[in-house]
Amino acid sequence: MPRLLPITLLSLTFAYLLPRHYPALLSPSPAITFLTVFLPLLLTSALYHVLLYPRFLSPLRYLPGPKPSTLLLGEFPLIYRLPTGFPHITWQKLPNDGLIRYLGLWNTERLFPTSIEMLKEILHTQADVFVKPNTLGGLSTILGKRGLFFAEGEEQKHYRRMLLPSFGVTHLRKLVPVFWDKAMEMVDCIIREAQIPTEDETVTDEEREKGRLVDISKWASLATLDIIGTAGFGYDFNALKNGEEANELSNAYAKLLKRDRAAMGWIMLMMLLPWWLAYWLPTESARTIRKSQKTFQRVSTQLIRERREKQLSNPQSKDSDIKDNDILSVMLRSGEFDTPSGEEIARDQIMTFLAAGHETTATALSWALHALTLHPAHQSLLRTELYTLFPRGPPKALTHADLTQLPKLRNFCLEVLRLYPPVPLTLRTAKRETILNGGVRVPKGTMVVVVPWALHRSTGLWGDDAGEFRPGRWEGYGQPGKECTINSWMLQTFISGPRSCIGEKFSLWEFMVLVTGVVGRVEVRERVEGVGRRLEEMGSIVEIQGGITGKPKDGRVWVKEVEWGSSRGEKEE
Ligand code: HEM
Repeated sequence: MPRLLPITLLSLTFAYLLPRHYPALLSPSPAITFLTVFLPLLLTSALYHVLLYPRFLSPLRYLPGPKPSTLLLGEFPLIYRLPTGFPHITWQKLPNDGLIRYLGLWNTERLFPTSIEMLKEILHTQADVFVKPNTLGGLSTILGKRGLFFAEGEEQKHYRRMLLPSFGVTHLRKLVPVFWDKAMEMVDCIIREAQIPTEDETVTDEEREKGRLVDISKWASLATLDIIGTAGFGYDFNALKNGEEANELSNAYAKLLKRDRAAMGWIMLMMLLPWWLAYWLPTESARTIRKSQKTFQRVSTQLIRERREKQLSNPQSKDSDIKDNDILSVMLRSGEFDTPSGEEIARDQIMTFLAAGHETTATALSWALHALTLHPAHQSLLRTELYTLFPRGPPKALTHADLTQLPKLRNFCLEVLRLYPPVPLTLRTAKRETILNGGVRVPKGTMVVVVPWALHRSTGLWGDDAGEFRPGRWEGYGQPGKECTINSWMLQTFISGPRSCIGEKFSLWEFMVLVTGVVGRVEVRERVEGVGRRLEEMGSIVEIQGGITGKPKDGRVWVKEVEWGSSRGEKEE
């Protein structure tokens, strides 16, 4: 991309100086002088960066990759047309040594690591070189600019150390019953919506047998918002109770995640302009972002102040066992956020956890339902396993020890997270020039694209059945003394290395509990057919709603309540 800022500054300087020193040479109008200098400079710079450099000069031009399909836009049209991560599934099949190079918008170079060795180098050994790029800046409006997600270097390490008590196994074990309470509340809501009005004569027998169409994605989103509120900040947003419309947080997130034409157009603009310029545009999408950001900031600040007031009004009171080490307590206890500017950082941290910790797990649950509808035999297996452990009905409180007694559930959830990673792709940029793969010179500023969606479908990494849904592959995984061919670097759902997801265990257990609640009490069947363009040839039979997370566009599935203890079919596919 041409460097707009230096070109503009240079042109402005010329526009100011030239007419003074050479009045006869150039137009006395500063605007015309500016354009006379600016346009040729812009054109030359564009020619160099868009055409000359990537094709004839870049040290990366010898790496394997797709043949450029456009002159100026690289592979961008394909990337824009297909769901996130899909083009990479094809590209990774090209013979390569762990690195694929392709061109993005305006022929900017992208490196796509395809081997475990290369992932280790980028995400671990050289994690301090490959940092989060500025292009992610737009996300900071939702995720909190000064939160853990955007922190770098020592600051990021410091925050992570500080927050460890909230994400340690001892504390997380105590959260499993909290997850369970919310899972039960969520399933109550789903069942209420799924109850067929028996008097309704318009319901056909076939439909009666199927149950009722329910948008479970919506309930999943509300449940995970309530969970992060209760488990992370000791505050129940009551999103499930009040519904999406009435809850200001879930309402703001829902509006943000909407992908209509206007929103997509605005996202295009975000790619073409600096994000802060797009942020201030007088468009509906930009206004929604600004309004939602204000809501997130206000609610987060309110959480901090309410907890502080409670502590001040009764300093002797001992918090509950869970609140004692929740995210908010751990932060406030550190004393680092006591100043007004400190409060703003604490607010950003809360925004980070609200956003990073809620839609991601809800997306995982949406995919789990998709898998359950596609593989009814697995659904029966999970139900049988659960009913065998709890023959007399759903337990009052589900514990972590119970979860360890449900290996089929764990394998199913891991397989969902493998085949349908909620974050399909993430980015890094080289902070300085470096060497990869023992000899590839990577210039400063090169963008690296880590694509779990494609990597998890790589036959080179996962074997010939990479594209198949087979929970059995996880048998023995992470269990000492048992054999399993999968190693932790193969699963990039949470990204490996020092910038991995701090909430990995939190979300895995939360996800397992939510799936348990669903399969124990309802049967889900085929999702809505014929919604938009199918992507069968790319290994998907649903249309995917893109964005930071990628999930089935239509969250509705047929739902029918089942009697606890009844089970059908037990054969694994
Ligand atoms: C299935 C659910 C989840 C998935 C798939 C997921 C995925 C990810 C991924 C891929 C990253 C790395 C992003 C990058 O480096 O570009 C990440 C980072 C992060 N996640 Fe998650 N996440 C999930 C749930 C959660 C939960 C429940 C929480 C909090 C309670 C959380 C908090 C965070 C934070 C704070 C970071 C930034 C960590 C750092 O940079 O040090 N995530 N997550």
